[in-house]
Amino acid sequence: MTIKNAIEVINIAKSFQNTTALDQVSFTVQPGEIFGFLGPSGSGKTTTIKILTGQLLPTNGEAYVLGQSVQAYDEHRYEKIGIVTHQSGLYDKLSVYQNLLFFAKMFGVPVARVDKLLERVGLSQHKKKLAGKLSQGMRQRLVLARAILHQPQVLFLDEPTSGLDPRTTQTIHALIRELRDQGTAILLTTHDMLEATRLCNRVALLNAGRIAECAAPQALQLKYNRDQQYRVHIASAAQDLLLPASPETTYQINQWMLSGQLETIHSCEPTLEDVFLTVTGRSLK
Ligand SMILES: Nc1ncnc2c1ncn2[C@@H]1O[C@H](COP(=O)(O)OP(=O)(O)OP(=O)(O)O)[C@@H](O)[C@H]1O
Repeated sequence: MTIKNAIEVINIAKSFQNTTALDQVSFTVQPGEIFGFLGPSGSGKTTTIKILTGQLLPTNGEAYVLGQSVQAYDEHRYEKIGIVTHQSGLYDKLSVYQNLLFFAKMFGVPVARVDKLLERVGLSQHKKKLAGKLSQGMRQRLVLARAILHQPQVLFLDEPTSGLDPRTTQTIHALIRELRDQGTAILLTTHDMLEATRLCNRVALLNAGRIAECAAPQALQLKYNRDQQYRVHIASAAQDLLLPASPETTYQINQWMLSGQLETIHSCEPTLEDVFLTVTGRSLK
C-alpha cells in the first residue's frame, strides 16, 4: 500500500514551562521528498523531530508517521524509521564494523548489507577502527549508515552536516539524494540555507516555533524577488552593471549580445537567507 503522506503534522504545539517551542505547526512530507525545516537556533527544529520520533509528546495537535499517531508508538515503529541526531549514540568501544553488525542483528538485516553500506559511505578501510577514535566526519557517516541500515521508509536528519568539512558534506548530500530517489521520505533540519536550497524539494521557514512560509526553495526565491534585477558584465566596463528588469534593459542586453559584448548575465533573485530575513525580520544565524 502506498501512503500519500509519510509524515502528517496537524496544528502541533509544544510548551516547556514558560517557553512555547512550537505553535500551530502543520505540514506533510511525501515518500520520495526531502522536506527541509529551516530556522535559526531555538526556532523549534529539534523539538519537532523529537515529537515525530516519539521522544517527546506534543502539548496539542496531532502528528502521524506512516499513518500511525506519534502518541501511540510501539517498538515496531522504529523498524520503519531512521534517525540522525547529535545524540545518536554509537558504541565507542566497538569497531565501526561491530557497531553496524550489532544493529544489523537487532533489525534482522543481512550481514552482507553492512559491507555494502560501509563501502557506500567510504568507511570500508576504517571498519576495524574503534568508533570512539573516529574523526567527526567519519563518525557522522557511520551514524548515517546505521540510521539507514534497515532501509527505513522515513528518515529524520537533525542538522546532518553541521560542522563537517565540504567533502564529507558532499558525500552525505549524495547519499541523501539517493535515498530520496529510492522513495524515502526525508525530514531534514538545517540552519544552512545553501544546504536547504540544494537538497530540499520543499522547505518550511521556521521562526520562533511557527512556520512563516512553506514552499519549494525556488518558488520562495521567485515570490520574494521584488527588485527584479539583472547583473551583467560587458567587455568595455570595469565593473558589473545592475539593471532593472524592463523593456529598455531587454533591448540593451539584446544589443550587447548581438555585438558580442555581453560576457556574463545573472538574474538577482534573493537567496533563501534573504527570503528568511524578509519574511521574519531576522537572520538565520
Ligand atoms: N527540554 C526542554 N526544556 C525547556 N525548554 C526547552 C527544552 N527543549 C527545547 N526547549 C526550548 O524550546 C525552544 C526550541 O528548541 P529546539 O531545540 O527545538 O530549537 P532548534 O531550532 O532545534 O535549535 P538548535 O538549532 O539550536 O538546535 C528553545 O527556546 C529551547 O530553549
